[in-house]
Amino acid sequence: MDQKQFEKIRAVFDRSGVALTLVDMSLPEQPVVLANPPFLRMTGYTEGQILGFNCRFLQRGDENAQARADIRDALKLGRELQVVLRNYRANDEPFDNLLFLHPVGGRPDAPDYFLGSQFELGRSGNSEEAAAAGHAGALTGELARIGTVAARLEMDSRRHLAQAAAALVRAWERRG
Ligand SMILES: Cc1cc2nc3c(=O)[nH]c(=O)nc-3n(C[C@H](O)[C@H](O)[C@H](O)COP(=O)(O)O)c2cc1C
Ligand SMILES: [Ca+2]
Ligand SMILES: [Mg+2]
Repeated sequence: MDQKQFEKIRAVFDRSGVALTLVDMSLPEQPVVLANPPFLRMTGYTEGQILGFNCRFLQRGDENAQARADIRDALKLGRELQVVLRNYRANDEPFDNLLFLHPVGGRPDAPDYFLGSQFELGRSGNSEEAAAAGHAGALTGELARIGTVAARLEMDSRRHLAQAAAALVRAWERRG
């Protein structure tokens, strides 16, 4: 990916109302190279504390074994994924994170980057599904601005992501 495209992504990140992270897939540690203000507010970290680290710094212990296996598969195959993880803020407060992952740049099976968007579950009362679908819609707009979703597919993608997010919210609400 050239510098111009990277700067375009940075501009989208800086203006977005949803939490966004960009991870460099060319490095073995898969470190965060961009994190925007909503992500920093959600997690309580400063940019300087997290740039260069793998996003698993948000996890503790072995709570997310299945989700992590699913993520590793998606990253290996260059595929998008929506998944729920137990995460912890810098002050150790736990929260449930509905994470959206999307390949960005490079070849379809070997993307240069992955974009992550984090939606905090449990803050929207009985409209959690609608809030997650709204997040998915805003995220689709950002992906279209970056060029990851083709303009002609934006509506389809928005519907697809909103449905996936709503299904995960329903499963999360039924959790034991
Ligand atoms: C772009 C991107 C964003 C991610 N965001 C989060 C996150 O917000 N919370 C989290 O627990 N893991 C997140 N991850 C997943 C971890 O970085 C890691 O891939 C996952 O834990 C599986 O690998 P591991 O089993 O080696 O830890 C993200 C991954 C990528 C590529
Ligand atoms: Ca930044
Ligand atoms: Mg871990």
